[in-house]
Amino acid sequence: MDTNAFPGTQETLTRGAGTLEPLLRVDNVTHTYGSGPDAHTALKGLSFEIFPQEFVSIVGPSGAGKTTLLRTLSGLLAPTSGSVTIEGRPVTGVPEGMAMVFQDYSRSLLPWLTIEKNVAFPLTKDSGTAAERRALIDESLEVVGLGGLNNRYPWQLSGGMQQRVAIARALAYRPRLLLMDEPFASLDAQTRADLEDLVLSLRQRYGVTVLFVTHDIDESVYLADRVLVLSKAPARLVENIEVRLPEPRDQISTKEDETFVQLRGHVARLIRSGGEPVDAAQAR
Ligand SMILES: Nc1ncnc2c1ncn2[C@@H]1O[C@H](COP(=O)(O)OP(=O)(O)OP(=O)(O)O)[C@@H](O)[C@H]1O
Repeated sequence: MDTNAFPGTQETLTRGAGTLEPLLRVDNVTHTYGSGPDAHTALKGLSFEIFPQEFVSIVGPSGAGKTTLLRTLSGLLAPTSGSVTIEGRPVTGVPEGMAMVFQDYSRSLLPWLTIEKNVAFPLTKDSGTAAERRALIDESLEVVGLGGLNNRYPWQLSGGMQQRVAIARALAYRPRLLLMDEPFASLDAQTRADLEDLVLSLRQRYGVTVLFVTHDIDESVYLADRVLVLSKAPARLVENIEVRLPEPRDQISTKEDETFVQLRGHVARLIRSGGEPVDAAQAR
């Protein structure tokens, strides 16, 4: 299998000859909640880099520390040790140019605001003149397939449409880095597939860098250029897997591709082993 594996190491992952500057660098990050006998280490010595315009999935066992990791990347949680930098600058608060989309769209949208006011919410005068902001809102709603629904309220939309609004809101901000935390986990299979393809098309259109946390192994491989597999808690990096599948991806033919089938099996075994080398776990 054509993977770039670093089993059991905490080395920084680099791409190619390392000539490209990373957008995001996570360097030896550890996070421990609490102290004394109640202390719980969620992340342990994590290091990796994400390069501009990459689409990187993160998978790992339940409770591994994926949300903790996203919180440290978005400046909501200071790591106990190690550092996170974006474009070389340390992350100390929510970084400029970063947007997040969460699983729970019903809590991330404001029910008393119309769709367009929800999308406008994070925009400030720095996003342009009133006319430019208006254009950003309209274009964002258009590209997620909600053009013309500006004056509806979130509660008048299906779950999939509400998540489209959350994506439009992130896009209107024109982020350089989009963090997505299991964004499609509560949607039915068909809606999920539609939104996966929507995210791929938006990534293509806007060149945004995406870090996508998911429990779904097929989704992690289908969407990404690379999959980072985390161990069970405390989360370490188990493997960095390059996904070399034909573009554009297609929900049927990509998933029939022999490489896809092998990669999904490989990721599943890694997760089942909890981060131990797959051969050792299989031997039991
Ligand atoms: N505020 C907190 N205080 C103490 N422990 C916490 C806190 N938040 C998370 N944890 C613990 O840290 C570990 C990692 O949690 P986290 O939510 O990051 O995992 P996850 O991989 O996102 O989980 P899941 O796959 O179930 O979504 C868990 O054991 C969790 O109980």
